[in-house]
Amino acid sequence: MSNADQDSWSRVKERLRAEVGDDVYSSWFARMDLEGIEDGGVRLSVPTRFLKSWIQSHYAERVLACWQAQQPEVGRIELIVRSAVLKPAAPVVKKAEPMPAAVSNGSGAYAGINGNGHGRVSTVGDPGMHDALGGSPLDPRLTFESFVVGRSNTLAHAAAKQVAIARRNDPVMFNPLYIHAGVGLGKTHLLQAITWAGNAAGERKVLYLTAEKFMYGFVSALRTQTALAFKEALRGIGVLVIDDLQFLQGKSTQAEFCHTLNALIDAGRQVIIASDRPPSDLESLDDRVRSRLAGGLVVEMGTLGEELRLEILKARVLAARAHHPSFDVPLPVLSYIAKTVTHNGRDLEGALNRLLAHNKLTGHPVTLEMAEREVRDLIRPQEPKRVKIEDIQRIVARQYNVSRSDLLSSRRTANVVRPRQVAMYLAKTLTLRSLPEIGRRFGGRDHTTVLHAVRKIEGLVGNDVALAEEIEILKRQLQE
Ligand SMILES: Nc1ncnc2c1ncn2[C@@H]1O[C@H](COP(=O)(O)OP(=O)(O)OP(=O)(O)O)[C@@H](O)[C@H]1O
Repeated sequence: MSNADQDSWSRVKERLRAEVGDDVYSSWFARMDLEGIEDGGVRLSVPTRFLKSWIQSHYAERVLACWQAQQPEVGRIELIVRSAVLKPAAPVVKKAEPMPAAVSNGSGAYAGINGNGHGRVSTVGDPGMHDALGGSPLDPRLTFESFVVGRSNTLAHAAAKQVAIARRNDPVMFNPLYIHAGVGLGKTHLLQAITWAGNAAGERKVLYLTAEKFMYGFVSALRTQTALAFKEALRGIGVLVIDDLQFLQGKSTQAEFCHTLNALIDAGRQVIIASDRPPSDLESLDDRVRSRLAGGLVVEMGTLGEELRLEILKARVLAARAHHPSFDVPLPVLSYIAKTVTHNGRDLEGALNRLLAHNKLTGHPVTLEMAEREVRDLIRPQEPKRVKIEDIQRIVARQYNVSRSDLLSSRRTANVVRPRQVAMYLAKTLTLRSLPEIGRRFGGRDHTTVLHAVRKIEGLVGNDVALAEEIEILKRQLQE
């Protein structure tokens, strides 16, 4: 793929993000990749069938229009589910297999292009329950053994370990455990590791479901009139693990999710959830669910630092060697990838897969030059930092020497009103949040109050040089 195509793709993504807003973008498009452009057609890939059908039915026209704004000659978009090259597709296991006591070969077996090396993806739990619920397939590579711990994920890893090894009658320490992180930073890995380890211990039944599976399970159970059995079976498990909660859609599914969550937590069962955003940002969920989710332990996993990226790469090479003994990647090459492929774990995996493929197919050794060529398109320009409303409130409060709760309060003294207006103005200009959403995040204010604040500050900065400078400094601090 040419650099020009990659450039267009970056611009299409920017345009799409601006049009649909940050939240919708990260829910549906963050994992969409460009596969190629040919004969006036653009081929895009997404990781799941669910994403594909959702984008196709809701956003196909819009994606095409964004492309045409960049390249008018583009006449059609083809959406595919990403091939199993990077992550072998899970064969559907009709009958639940018993869990192996030790699920990995100790190296977090990573076989790269030739499949997962085990040829098996197991489901968990007893067949009766799985007939009703259909636990999502687990990848045998995603275990605690293959999870590399670094500064950004220490807390999440420790909490996950703690939950995984807890015994049936141990007091539940954090419930729900809610892990959030950007795309490809290891949420699924950690959740599946908990599931493998929890089930291997045999103390409690651990069920791993993607939100998509939860929705489809529920909807199809409703269709076949077995909703009651579905709910009962779900409530009968020891630990419920739900991945990608941001995809939970639909009023009745959400209501059911809320009941299930309450029933499990009240019965002392463990619930573990992962999402790409904190509970407060799950705007489609109602307040009760959000506050229940925020009531346990909420842990954020940050971006993977260079050191951690290097360790992940080293672990991956070692694991790949279990299946491809001659595969050797010199340290300078690994360091180069760790330095330049910064985006997420999935890109690191992709980079190594390419080196492995190249090495296996051509027989040429892996060199720095080859790596530079192979991973070129995985080196993405730094995305501007996503500013959070909480950060705006914290930094503005510090600057004006008031507390964050002052900003959210109904106090109307001058020393609080101005900072609050500045903070609302920054929220409007630095984030893609709507006026009502900003109002909600500032102590439940009406959107007209936010609009008034934004206009007020806009009016003032034109004449008040000191204020304009102050705001510039705040912006810089927030975007650093
Ligand atoms: N700390 C880590 N140690 C080892 N591998 C990691 C780590 N973090 C991420 N990875 C790897 O990066 C890839 C992406 O991780 P994963 O699928 O868990 O991301 P995610 O956060 O669930 O992403 P998404 O938001 O797209 O669901 C996986 O191959 C995973 O094994």
